[in-house]
Amino acid sequence: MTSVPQRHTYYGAPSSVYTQSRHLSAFDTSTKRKHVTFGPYIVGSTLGEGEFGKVKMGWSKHPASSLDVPKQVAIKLVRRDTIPKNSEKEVKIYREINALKHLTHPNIVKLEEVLQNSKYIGIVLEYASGGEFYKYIQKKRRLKESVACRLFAQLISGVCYMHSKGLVHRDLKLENLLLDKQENLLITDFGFVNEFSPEDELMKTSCGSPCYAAPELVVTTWPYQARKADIWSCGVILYAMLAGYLPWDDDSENPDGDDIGKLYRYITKTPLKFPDYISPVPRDLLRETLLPDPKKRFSTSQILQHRWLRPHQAFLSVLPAEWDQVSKNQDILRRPPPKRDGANDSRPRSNCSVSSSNSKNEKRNSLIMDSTLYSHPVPPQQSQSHAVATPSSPSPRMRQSPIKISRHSRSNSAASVALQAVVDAEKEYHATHSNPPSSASLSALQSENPPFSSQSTSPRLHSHAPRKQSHATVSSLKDSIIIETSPLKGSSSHVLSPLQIDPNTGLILSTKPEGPVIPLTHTSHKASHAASNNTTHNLSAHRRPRPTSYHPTSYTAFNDTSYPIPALTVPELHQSDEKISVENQQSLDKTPQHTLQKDSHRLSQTFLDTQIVAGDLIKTGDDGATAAKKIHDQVEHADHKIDLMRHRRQSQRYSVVYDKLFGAVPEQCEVLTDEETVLTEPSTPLVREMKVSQEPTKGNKKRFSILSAYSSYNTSKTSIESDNGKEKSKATKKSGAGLEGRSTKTSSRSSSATQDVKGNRGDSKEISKPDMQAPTDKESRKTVVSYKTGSKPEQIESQGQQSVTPQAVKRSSSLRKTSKNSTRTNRGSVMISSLSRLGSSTDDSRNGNVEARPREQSTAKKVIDFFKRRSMRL
Ligand SMILES: Nc1ncnc2c1ncn2[C@@H]1O[C@H](COP(=O)(O)OP(=O)(O)OP(=O)(O)O)[C@@H](O)[C@H]1O
Repeated sequence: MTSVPQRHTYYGAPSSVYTQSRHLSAFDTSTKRKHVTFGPYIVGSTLGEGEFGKVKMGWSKHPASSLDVPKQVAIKLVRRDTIPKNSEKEVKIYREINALKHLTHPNIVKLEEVLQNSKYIGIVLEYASGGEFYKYIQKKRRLKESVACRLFAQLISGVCYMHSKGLVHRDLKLENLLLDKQENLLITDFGFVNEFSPEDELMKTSCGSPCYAAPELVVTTWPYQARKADIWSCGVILYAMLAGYLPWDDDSENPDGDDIGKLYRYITKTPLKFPDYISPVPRDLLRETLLPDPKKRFSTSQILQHRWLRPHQAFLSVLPAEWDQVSKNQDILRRPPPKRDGANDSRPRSNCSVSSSNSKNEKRNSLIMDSTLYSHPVPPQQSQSHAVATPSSPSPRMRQSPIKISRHSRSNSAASVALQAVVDAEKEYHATHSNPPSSASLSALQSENPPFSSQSTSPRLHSHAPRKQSHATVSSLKDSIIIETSPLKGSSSHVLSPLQIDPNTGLILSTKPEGPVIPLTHTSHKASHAASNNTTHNLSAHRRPRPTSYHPTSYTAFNDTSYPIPALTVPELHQSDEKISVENQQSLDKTPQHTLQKDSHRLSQTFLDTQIVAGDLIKTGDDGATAAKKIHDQVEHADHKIDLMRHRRQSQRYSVVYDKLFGAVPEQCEVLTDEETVLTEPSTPLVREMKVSQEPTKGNKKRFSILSAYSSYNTSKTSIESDNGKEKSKATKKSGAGLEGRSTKTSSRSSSATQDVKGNRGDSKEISKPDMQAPTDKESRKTVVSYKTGSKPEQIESQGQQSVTPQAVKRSSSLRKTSKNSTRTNRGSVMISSLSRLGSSTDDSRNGNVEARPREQSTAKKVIDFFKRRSMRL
């Protein structure tokens, strides 16, 4: 079982970013969690649908830096169970992947990486936010010549680059061209890509779409020149750009369109017609590119030299090696991956297997390979998004770099920046070297119509590549990569061989096929043909409009079975299947487990924090009710206090309240009145609560907390007691005014008040007796509590030894408390009155029998008594 190499092309954000992200709000993280993810990407809406499945929008979950916006990508998701092993479909997928990883050109869609889990293979591509090119033309009806010229130059540049790498697209058509945000062209869909040998580029497998397919592919069974077939397709595309329609269509309006044979006979016999609005110069180019005879047809180099493309000569003169070099430099300029030790590596790793050029298990011929061929580690490009208008800030490293990287019109993709870099380098090269630039090059450099809508200054490269190019072999200077493609001979199949470069000279040492090369003899022509039929069937099921989509292989009389499909690489997908099936039991919706774990750990930090807080809140939810009740009680107690105070004052002021409740009360008994009113006045909170608790229907015995009742009681009592002293002194002061007269009234009132509890004793003096002391606090409390807790009146009865009504008990307890206090008050009051009486009685007793004392003493007697006492003293 082969081990699945860990994804290495993504280096994630520094841990600080994760730390910051933890501070995201709960809302952000919760929304994050809902996202469908695939590896390090959040999967968005469907961009389109092709033969292999849906292409989804994606965003990198972790931007390279906190300043970067998430990179947008297009993820072509291919269900693995729809790819039979060794099928044509499988080969097609891996053709595309293998081809794209070798191609770095601003007009070829960039392969970011390839991920896979148990269900899907995800081909992560550069996002072309400008949409499909054919729709662009449809919208504009036809393109202006200047626009068409720019875009055709881009197309030819990309095709030239591809051919220089020994690859032919074989399915170039409007539907396989996309636009980026700045309306630059992107060649995509490399499913029919193939390698060719410069010496023998003949191919026999016809593929592509009939309307774009060169006649030689359709009408003959002879091997065809692969590159010339691509050029024909480019001619058809150019015609469509300028005319707004295809030169030869297969639609029903064309009498020969529904019959491929007839169509191509028509094509070969009929000279090309042009609408009036196409000017002569592009007509000339079209005639040369759409020549039925491939030998007479223009080659790419001839097209590049055509005068119609002169405005873009500078761009077109950039060599493939220079594109590679610029791309490489661009990668170097990118921020290096942060070093992480295994334990502290917070970078989320995907269970999606990806190729890894750094992996020990690397197999360059693996079908699932690294998305790039860079010799340097390639972190995600910084802010490569085309869709986000806001330019991202350059990384600190980039700011430090003496080489200024500026935003290219095509966002800031490596290739796009490279484009301008090379143009500038070329300028510099020509300026400093003795070799004079070609007139074409000069004129191109002076062009005011660059092929890319660049709006910024270009980066400067310091490599000056010699402008020497052989067929499919590009050489550059020492610091440049020398690229040579391995030839394909006859039926022998090769993969693109990696370059053996002398580290000292930078020269290529050898080119040899590497790794296991399996000629796809297993894909016999029959199988291929069947597959093509299947493909055709599948294509017909495409949902997006495809005016010209079908494959000529199913229509041609192509019956050579001896010609094998040139091999690309060994499909290793199924080797890794087992591993993946064990490790990656996640579907698309379920992110690969490892990523999930890491991400969930990271996200869970946020969630954890949130949950901790939320947990506290939740926790306190139940306790909070109690706490809230306590607070409520406290507030109520405070209210109670206020009420007490208020009522006390009210009672002081309006003793009539007491009178109403307890009958006529002497106005002078303000102190007693005060206390009685407070504790017996039904509107007081305590009494209210007691009243509530008395309601049997509610049965809410717990509603009134014993503690709170007690504290209420105590509070009330305390407040009463504390106020008592003041009132007492006040009463004392007041009593000073009419002491004698009040004492009787007080006694009588006290007597009447105690009658309910102690019976009709009728003796005012007994109030001040010790046995008539008010119950202790404990007793009073007990009474209240027992009543509150539902004790029957009998209990209270037993305590009080009285048969009383609840009201009486209430009053009793209140009165008892009052009695205690009022005892003092009464006592004081009584004492004052008694003293006055006692004072007189003392005087009487001092004088002996008051009754025996003569009512009037004679003056003589008085004098005698005086002298008697005086003599006694003496
Ligand atoms: N890089 C991309 N950026 C934006 N959209 C894309 C990208 N790649 C593909 N699409 C969209 O997805 C659609 C299908 O893509 P594509 O043609 O590559 O899929 P396919 O499975 O290879 O289909 P076919 O081989 O039949 O063309 C395209 O028409 C386009 O709308």
